[in-house]
Amino acid sequence: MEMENETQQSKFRRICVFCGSSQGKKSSYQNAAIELGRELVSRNIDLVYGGGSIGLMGLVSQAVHDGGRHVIGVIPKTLMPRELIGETVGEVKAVAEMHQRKAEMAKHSDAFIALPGGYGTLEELLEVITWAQLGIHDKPLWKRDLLVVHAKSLYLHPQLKNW
Ligand SMILES: C/C(=C\CNc1ncnc2c1ncn2[C@@H]1O[C@H](COP(=O)(O)O)[C@@H](O)[C@H]1O)CO
Repeated sequence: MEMENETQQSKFRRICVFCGSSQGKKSSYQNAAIELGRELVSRNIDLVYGGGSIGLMGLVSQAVHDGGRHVIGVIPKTLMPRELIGETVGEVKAVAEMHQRKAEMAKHSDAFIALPGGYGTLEELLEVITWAQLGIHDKPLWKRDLLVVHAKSLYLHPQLKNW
């Protein structure tokens, strides 16, 4: 029988979350980000993300950090003034450019989750899907079920869906 508050163990140690640099208009997006952060904590999973303190990125990273799990944020130096406002959460890896950011995020992650976001989120998501499809990485993570789309939060186009 499961004990209450017993932590669950996942096969994933670190999961990369792609999500919006905005919070979106619906509170369900914000709730999903916080819930996901807490879910990672409950499963003893660390977070890899885009390193921003704004939008859903800020909410999910804060939730994981508050829960005591490790947070790695990978962010290009040029984007810091735009996406990193206020205090940093966890470990910040500053990189030179966007491609390096995605490569670093993938390198440190065992799986990927996409929450609602805009064009940037869609781009990041498609890149990891196509990397997997092309088999350009031979790491075990690319041979496992690496893509998990958060069940409650499918990608929504920012303009069409009033994001
Ligand atoms: C600019 C380059 C490639 C194409 N654009 C992006 N690639 C990867 N990540 C991006 C891109 N544009 C924005 N982002 C980041 O996505 C995050 C979420 O953004 P959203 O628009 O709010 O969903 C955010 O951290 C953006 O920095 C050069 O190779």
